[in-house]
Amino acid sequence: MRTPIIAGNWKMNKNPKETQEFLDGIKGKLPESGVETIIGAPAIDLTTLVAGAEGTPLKTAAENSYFEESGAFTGETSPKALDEMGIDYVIIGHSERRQYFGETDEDINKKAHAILKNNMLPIICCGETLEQREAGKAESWVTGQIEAAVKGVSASDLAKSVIAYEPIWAIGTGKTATSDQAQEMVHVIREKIASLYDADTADKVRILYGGSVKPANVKELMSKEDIDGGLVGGASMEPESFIALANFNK
Ligand SMILES: O=C(CO)COP(=O)(O)O
Repeated sequence: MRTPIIAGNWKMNKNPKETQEFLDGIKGKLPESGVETIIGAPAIDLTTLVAGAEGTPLKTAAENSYFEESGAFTGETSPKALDEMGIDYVIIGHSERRQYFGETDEDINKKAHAILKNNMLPIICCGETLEQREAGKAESWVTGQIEAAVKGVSASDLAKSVIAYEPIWAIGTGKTATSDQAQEMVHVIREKIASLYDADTADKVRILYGGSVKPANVKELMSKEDIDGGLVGGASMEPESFIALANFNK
């Protein structure tokens, strides 16, 4: 039985003060069990986020990490330091990082290894463009991204990790993939994991859908067999909306 996840990705939004306001707003309102809730915040907000999440069910995520632990890498964030400060997850391979910061499949794979080595879990993002979907290439593209990202990752580590399928055409556009489209691709990803690893690993790994998830459509998406949760941008920013998402099954 896979525990569902509602994960927010704030992207480059909110400062520490706004982070604290959000934490005050959700206080005591997240489910204690049955759903795992995560907020991914900018690096500058993580100290506030970790302090505020302590003693609550909320888990924390960084939106990026470098694959080296220390050294002359100006401006980068160390996975070792993220672990030491108490971060639980790191989002890697988001389409915005691939598109604007030139992150490659190889970088993402190195980051997955570095995150796991440092006692955190990766949330590995994948997804196709509208052009790729229309050309009938979405499945081969997405499964290729996954195969590259998990190269050399052990079955036991992958079983604990999280994958997020985020079709690029549905991110921030208000255009959600239909629940059937999302289920179809998430199922293809699970089958790919079964072929790369085994049925047990594929059954354990949690696969989220992301792209215009909101309180109004979360229930329908979550009703699908293979969809284990949502990676949510815009609708994770306000306490009321995040609380509603986290309580989708009530
Ligand atoms: O990119 C996303 C989450 O990582 C999705 O963003 P939106 O929920 O704003 O479409």
